[in-house]
Amino acid sequence: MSESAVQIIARGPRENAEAAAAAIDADPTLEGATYSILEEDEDRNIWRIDAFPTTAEEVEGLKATLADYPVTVTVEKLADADWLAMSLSGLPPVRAGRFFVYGAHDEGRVPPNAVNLKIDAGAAFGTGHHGTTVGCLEAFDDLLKRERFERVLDVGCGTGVLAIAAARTGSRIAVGTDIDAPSVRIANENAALNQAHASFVHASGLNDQRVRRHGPYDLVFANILAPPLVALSQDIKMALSLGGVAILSGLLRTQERRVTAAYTSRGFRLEKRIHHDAWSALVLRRMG
Ligand SMILES: C[S@@+](CC[C@H](N)C(=O)[O-])C[C@H]1O[C@@H](n2cnc3c(N)ncnc32)[C@H](O)[C@@H]1O
Repeated sequence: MSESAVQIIARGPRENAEAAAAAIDADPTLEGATYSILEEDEDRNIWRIDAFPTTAEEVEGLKATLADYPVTVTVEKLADADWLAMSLSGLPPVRAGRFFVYGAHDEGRVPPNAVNLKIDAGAAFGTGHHGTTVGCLEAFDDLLKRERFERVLDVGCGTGVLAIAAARTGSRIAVGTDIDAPSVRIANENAALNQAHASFVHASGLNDQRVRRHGPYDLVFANILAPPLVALSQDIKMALSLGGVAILSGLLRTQERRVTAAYTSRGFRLEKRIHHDAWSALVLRRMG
């Protein structure tokens, strides 16, 4: 994730928020900008837009568009610095269900009865040590006891660990995407390192042609922050086949209700929650 990633929040009465959202939709220069709109406080009629620009032009474009409407706009930096700090090499290997995630320094210690994933993190997130990654791998391991997933998409791939885990357990298509170009390069290197048939593309959101052409997917991983998980709920739904599964993480336990509501209101059923420390991973199935 880029160090300068920001979230733009606009609050106001429903009619103002909806008019501002319509203006974002109508602006061709903001076509790729991801945002969500939801009711924050029913009693006070406060609606809220959360926008997640991925370029400086989108930041300026969103600010300029929102300034034309009677809404209160704030810009917050997305907390990603801690995540990158987790990507240190030299960490011990991690076991999550059938998966064993290890670095180059543990080459000689891989167990014979696991799906071994050798992950070099470099500047990308995803050594397998973070509670969110472990939660996703455990959720996937559990699903694999009963189901097969032919087509898998990994939104916010980081090192590529999740899509590589899918490719190594029989998924025919394993595609990953990240807004961070160095992560995509590292993920492709890790795919080669693991002889995994997984490919990764640098893209913002799920509307990229290279992502869409392999869909609909049977399983979508998205280990990103809670606000983009909410903002991407419709795109993730459309990327999934009926009956397909979303494994979502990157959210705190305290954010579970908000993320779950965004998906259940779109026809998903919550099947499982996995907790590690303060972090949560959700398994949601598209029912409608
Ligand atoms: C917590 S890391 C997850 C990495 C890996 N999937 C894992 O589970 O270990 C989140 C990744 O999502 C990327 N990201 C954040 N928001 C995104 C978005 N809207 N679209 C695509 N990637 C995003 C970040 O650049 C970062 O690499």
